[in-house]
Amino acid sequence: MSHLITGIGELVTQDDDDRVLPDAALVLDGPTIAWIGPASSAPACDSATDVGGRAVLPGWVDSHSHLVFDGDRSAEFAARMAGQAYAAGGIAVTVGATRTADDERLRQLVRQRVAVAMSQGTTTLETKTGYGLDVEHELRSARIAAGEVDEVTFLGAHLVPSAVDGITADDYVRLVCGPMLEAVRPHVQWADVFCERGAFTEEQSREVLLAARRAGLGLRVHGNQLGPGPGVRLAVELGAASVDHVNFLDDDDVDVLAASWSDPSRDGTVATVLPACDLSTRAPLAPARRLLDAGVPVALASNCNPGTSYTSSMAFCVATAVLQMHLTVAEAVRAATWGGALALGRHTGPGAVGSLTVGHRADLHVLEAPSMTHLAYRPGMPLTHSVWRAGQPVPSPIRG
Ligand SMILES: N=CN[C@@H](CCC(=O)O)C(=O)O
Ligand SMILES: [Zn+2]
Repeated sequence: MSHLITGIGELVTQDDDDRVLPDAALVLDGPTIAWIGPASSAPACDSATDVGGRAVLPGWVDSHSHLVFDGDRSAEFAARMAGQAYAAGGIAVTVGATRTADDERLRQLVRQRVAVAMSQGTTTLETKTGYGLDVEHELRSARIAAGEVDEVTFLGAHLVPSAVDGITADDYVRLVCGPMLEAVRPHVQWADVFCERGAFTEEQSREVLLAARRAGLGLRVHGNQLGPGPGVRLAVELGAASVDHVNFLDDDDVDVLAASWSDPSRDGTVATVLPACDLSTRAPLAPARRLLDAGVPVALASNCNPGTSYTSSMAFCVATAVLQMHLTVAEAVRAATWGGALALGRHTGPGAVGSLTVGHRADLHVLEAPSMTHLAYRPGMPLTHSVWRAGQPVPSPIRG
């Protein structure tokens, strides 16, 4: 069944030439984009939608979230706003609440969070385990996540649960690299490690990532969030697809990231910035402008989680990236679509996401505005008109 989309105010393709097309039309064939061109030469189709002069973008690709959790940390947030610093130890509070939830409750919580994200234009979602921290609960988180999102990341190495389980760091790293990794392996595509003071050292992080690589998983790293550190260099050394947070970078970190893209035959390491988290933890904003200027591909993600960033609004992230990180609107939208797809290795090939290209998945975000500029010009406004995922309209709006 072919479906024609007309009346497009601005078609933001994010294709190889980064085209923004006036007077364009789009044909969907089932779940796939079949044709893009001038509205005046659009082919006849089985059905049609006129979007009334609104802008059409690729759906957001949110490449970093932690949706498998229960519990509330608003008191920790309030304490932070009163001057307390964020520390990794807060993760243990969510671990306690998450372990207590039964499977059905946890699944419903994740499903509702995914629905809320989709109703705001997110059509591809990565989410992480990391609030289970023992074999039973990490496996449960991975299994539930795999039923609800596109990409699942094993983050057993989120925190040593010494306060919860009394386990030593060495014993915990052995558990993560052995039985835990083996248990979650069928449900996940990626492994991640929180390489930071208060979480995992460089050596522990390397051990976890090497074990994950041996198990055939792609690699991601939480790095340089709370201070300068080895996260970025480790991520590049081990060929991670992305290093996320990147608030505290020295010149060497930026050079190493840029150099990882110097061989055109293979992808390097994407820098994923998380502006909602930076605001919610009152951290220095990640230097997205500097990274782009140095030639490093940047992804923009929500980092939706109960501790540091309780939002799945990619529009909020885009507006913040423009207003406070000094990206242009086009750069921020690219980072939140194509950049996220690149960070997940889903930017190219049949069924690719993050750009409107023939053969890619038909994931559309129709704005309640004639151009993408409105995303930063009218921050915080409800600018999602409608969403299509794999050629199907997404029910909306859903509030959460
Ligand atoms: N930094 C590590 N993990 C999460 C926060 C987890 C939490 O505090 O619950 C993050 O990406 O910010
Ligand atoms: Zn995170």
